[in-house]
Amino acid sequence: MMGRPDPQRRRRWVIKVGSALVTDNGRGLDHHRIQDWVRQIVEARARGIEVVLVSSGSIAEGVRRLGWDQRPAALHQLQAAASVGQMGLVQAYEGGFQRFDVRTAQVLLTHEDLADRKRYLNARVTLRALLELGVVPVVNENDTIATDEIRFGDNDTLAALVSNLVEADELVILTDQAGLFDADPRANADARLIDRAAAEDESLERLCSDAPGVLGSGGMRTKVVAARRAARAGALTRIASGRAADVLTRIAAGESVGTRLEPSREPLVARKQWIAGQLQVRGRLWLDAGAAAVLRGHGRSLLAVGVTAVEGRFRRGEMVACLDPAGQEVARGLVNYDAPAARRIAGQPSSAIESILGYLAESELIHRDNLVLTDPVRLPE
Ligand SMILES: Nc1ncnc2c1ncn2[C@@H]1O[C@H](COP(=O)(O)OP(=O)(O)O)[C@@H](O)[C@H]1O
Ligand SMILES: N[C@@H](CCC(=O)OP(=O)(O)O)C(=O)O
Repeated sequence: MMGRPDPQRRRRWVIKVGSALVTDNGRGLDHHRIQDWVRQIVEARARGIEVVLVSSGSIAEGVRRLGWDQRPAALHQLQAAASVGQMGLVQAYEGGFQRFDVRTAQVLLTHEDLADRKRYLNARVTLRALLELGVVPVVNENDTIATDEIRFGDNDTLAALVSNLVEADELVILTDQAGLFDADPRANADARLIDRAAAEDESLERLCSDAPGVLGSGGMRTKVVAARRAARAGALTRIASGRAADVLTRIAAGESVGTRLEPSREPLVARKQWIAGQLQVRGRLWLDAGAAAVLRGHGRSLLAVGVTAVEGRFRRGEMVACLDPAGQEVARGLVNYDAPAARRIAGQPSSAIESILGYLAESELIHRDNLVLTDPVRLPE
């Protein structure tokens, strides 16, 4: 496993708990269990582990508080339920940690907060300040204002991005199963637990059935993808049952619990982690074979001369995918020209850009500092 560079640094965990667990399968906030995790988090902190908690459950709890018999489909109703349920979540964690004299902070994030570089850096500074102050940040998606296009949609993805944000060593995903199995244990009684695997192993996704539980929104697949995302920043992911006795305490003590998904490659530098964490791709650049090979083999910048076609509507600075002639994604990056300009300079040498456009923003279409190779992690559209 690749370690983080500074062994003297304090250990830092992001712990994510799923809806079914937090709300006792939708019956209502499981105060007993929440208090038990709180106790274990306090114990982990006493061992020198800083903790950021990402808790789902606002929608499930809101649905219950509003007396609805099932999760609604309409976004505005989900948003309303989330805002009702979030009150309960915050109250439960605040009350739980208060018993141990530990402060908590509510942090609600949207995808846009993390897509915008300035807001991303802001969120990073704030979360780090909270950790330095000994506070436990309790994070959730800001469901009330997030619309469909700008949602993380599931908290596994959010937790992975938060673990990149705070440079966590470990992402602990607590769910309603003992870990990742070689088949969905809900449908296969003889499914076997996988105790460790490489986080970058794409074949793990094939083990996951598509259906999440009734209350969860991501299922096991988003946890496996989250592990890949977290690995890009060097973090280990552990998937374990939130119902197992002393699960966090045992992990903190070094016991093997659940499934360990280990990063096996060097972490990306911080800026590239942010680029890799971008969830929305605004356009596609088709490359010729030479440009695709140069990007793959040498991590060079993308020049307009290697681009054969431009698809989509994007502005300067937005994320585009780069495809090889067979349509296979090679890389993603932040583009230096908007879509109309990119179309005009595609296939042209950099020396011609100024005369074609009347200005020269940059000589590269995507600078290598803003480019992240897609393999081995294939990010979802
Ligand atoms: N290979 C697998 N191993 C374990 N669980 C799986 C697998 N494939 C699908 N699942 C399902 O994923 C569910 C957990 O996802 P989800 O309900 O979204 O949980 P959470 O609310 O904790 O995020 C499990 O209950 C299980 O039925
Ligand atoms: N923000 C939503 C998250 C929903 C979600 O991702 O649920 P889960 O798959 O149980 O982690 C909520 O709090 O209900």
